[in-house]
Amino acid sequence: MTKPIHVTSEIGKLKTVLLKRPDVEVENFTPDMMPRLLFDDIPYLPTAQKEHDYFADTLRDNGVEVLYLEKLAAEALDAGGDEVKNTFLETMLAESGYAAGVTHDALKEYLSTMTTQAMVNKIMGGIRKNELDFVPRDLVSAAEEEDYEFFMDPMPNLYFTRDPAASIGDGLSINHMTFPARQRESLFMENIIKYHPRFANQGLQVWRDWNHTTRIEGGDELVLSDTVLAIGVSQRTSADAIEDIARNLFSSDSGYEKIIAIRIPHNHAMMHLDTVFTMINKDQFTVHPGILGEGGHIDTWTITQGSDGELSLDHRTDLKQVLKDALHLDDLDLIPTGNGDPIIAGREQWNDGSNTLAIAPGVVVTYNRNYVSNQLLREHGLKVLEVLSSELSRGRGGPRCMSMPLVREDL
Ligand SMILES: NC(=O)NCCC[C@H](N)C(=O)O
Repeated sequence: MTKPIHVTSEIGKLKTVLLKRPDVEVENFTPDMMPRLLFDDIPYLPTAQKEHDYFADTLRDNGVEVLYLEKLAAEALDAGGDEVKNTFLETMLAESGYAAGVTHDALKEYLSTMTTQAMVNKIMGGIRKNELDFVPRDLVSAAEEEDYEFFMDPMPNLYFTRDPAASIGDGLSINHMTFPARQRESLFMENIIKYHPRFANQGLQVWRDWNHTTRIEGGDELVLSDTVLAIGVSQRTSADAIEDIARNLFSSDSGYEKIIAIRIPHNHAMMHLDTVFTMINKDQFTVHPGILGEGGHIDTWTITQGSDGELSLDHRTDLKQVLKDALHLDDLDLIPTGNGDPIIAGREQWNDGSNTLAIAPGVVVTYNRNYVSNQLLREHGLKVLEVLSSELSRGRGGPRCMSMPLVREDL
């Protein structure tokens, strides 16, 4: 029987996906908070929701079951019972800077009076100071900026469900993310996997859990086949986290034998591998030309299990050949974002032109605004399903970022 998580490729027919419908969290902040919250603008919520519903409908119309993070999280906590809900709340408060003290107590009391769904939504949306009839006089609060509006920051990046966890084979990694703005997001997934009736006690493997100091994010984790992964060495994923997950995968029955670590520029526009490189068919990939050096070269390390019990690393720079070797392909089509024009490529990559979501081999969901790249994909034989993108793209993520595949058909 198929497990509730089963993903052995980037392109197998998508059966079940996890999304988060954007809600108040994407507008509950001011421009000066944007850099810290990793947003470049403040989306107009009604339009962002319409666009997201269009995305979800596009997936449903193509036979995909759509699950929502916010709903699963509340159901998981209810299924877990009072103790689980209490532990979740304590962890969430501690991770928000309130392990104990009067503010902790006031926030806990405030959240505890709510239904589980309302509590989850409130934590996601952020808690402003003026919501509570309480003025903290403790030392912790005295150390804070006095006119800062929030007790708990909103989590506007939640609609990028790709990043806090990543499905790999019959399991997942629950990711310790890089920036504080996103670190609490993984707690929802951790509780869903442990306590939601759909996932609990189903023999799912956690290849790497949240409890780490080294960093990894799902946008960097690409499942190229049932034996090969690609992982970005990026602004968000560190080499030691890649080596850690490699050891866990290679020493278990995961089926994974090879990880291609690909070093990409460490900047906000290209924060994850999937912002510059995605797999869209058995032998086709999108790639942002800006990451390739002279002659199409880039640093890659193919990681395998060495005979001495240590990892073996093979450094090469010909990405195309590395992929052909790992996937046993005679040829391979690397399709350049923006058709190679440096201005168009830069503009469309910024709006996630390389960030395609494959829902079957050769069938991809993309943002409509990247019309040059979309046309090129069609010319290369792909079926392109365009979705709306005026507001969603302000968070710097596209269709792959906005989706966490839970089940795909094997190829
Ligand atoms: N996989 C992805 O590339 N996700 C996009 C995440 C965008 C979000 N604003 C972030 O900076 O983390």
